[in-house]
Amino acid sequence: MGSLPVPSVQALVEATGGDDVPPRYLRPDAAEEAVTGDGDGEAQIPIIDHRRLLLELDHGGEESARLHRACQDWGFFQLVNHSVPDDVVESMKVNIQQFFQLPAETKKRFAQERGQLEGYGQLFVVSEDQKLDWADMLFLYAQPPERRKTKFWPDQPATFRYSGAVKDVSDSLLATMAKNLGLKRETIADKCIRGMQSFRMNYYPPCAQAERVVGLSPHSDANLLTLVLQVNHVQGLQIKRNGSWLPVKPVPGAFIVNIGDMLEVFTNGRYRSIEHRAVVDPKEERLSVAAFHFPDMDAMIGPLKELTAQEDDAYKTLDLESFMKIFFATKLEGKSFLDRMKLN
Ligand SMILES: O=C(O)CCC(=O)C(=O)O
Ligand SMILES: [Fe+2]
Repeated sequence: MGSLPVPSVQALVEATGGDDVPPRYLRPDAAEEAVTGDGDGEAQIPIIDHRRLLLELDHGGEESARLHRACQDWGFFQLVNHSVPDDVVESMKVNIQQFFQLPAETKKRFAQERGQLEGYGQLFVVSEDQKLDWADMLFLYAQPPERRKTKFWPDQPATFRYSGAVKDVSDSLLATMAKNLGLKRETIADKCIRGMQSFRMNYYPPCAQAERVVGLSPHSDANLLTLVLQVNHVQGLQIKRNGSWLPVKPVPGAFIVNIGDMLEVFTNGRYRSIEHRAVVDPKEERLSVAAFHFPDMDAMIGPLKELTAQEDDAYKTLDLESFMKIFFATKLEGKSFLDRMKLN
């Protein structure tokens, strides 16, 4: 595993003012793809109320039904009134902003080591001639706690509180989703008791030629469920919907939640992961924190047998480690990774 080392885009922008874009970052094809409006006035991803979901957890209800439709029809939604305390979210935001403000030399102390995913750098760079994303990132394992390599953590206590509180949200969403699929509440959550959680902290510097670069290549997430925190006011996330890119307009204080490939596999395709990407702003930096939730390290990733009593498995069954190895060894390219997990 691991990624080829690449220069820091933040350092590049600081050194050159960001007017010159090296050819490896130019993505003429991306500029030609259709975008649906600017997020204003267009159909937006559904908004789900976490407090209502928690009240309905035992018996189901209107909000749970709305969640089910959001998972089937969109694969993306915003979660408002969630249970992570404001001060925990705010300290996480401050933490990560401070990290990227550190001098380049200091950040290098957190750099990824050869063959490893964790640390400051980039992911999914597998060849020297591959196009590069206009971003830097910090990748960390946060759960289970013994997986944390604290030398990569810029400031620990705030992030640790955030980690646990966000995992609780993910577990509760998975519990409602299981019920919505006609399963026992614990069916999915039981596979996530020592579930893995990783963080990808994204830093997208501004780019004078923003239209010609991509902040994060089109991809679907490999995990079960992702909760993304928008750290500042700059918009940039877009999802693929009806063949074009729909900009997501974040609701202040909400998490943007999306279905990952492993949940598509577990549900034998009832819920699908959705392709998304991040674009960059011409003038302002943008930051986001994605929290990825996985099953336990020893879980098998395949269609849940409770759901396939009367239908064929549409995906292969693989252990988590093999699944991840394949995922991280390929460049990000839409849903091409999951296509290779399909049977027939
Ligand atoms: O920056 C964003 O809003 C999206 C981040 C994302 O998709 C990811 O880290 O997988
Ligand atoms: Fe993503």
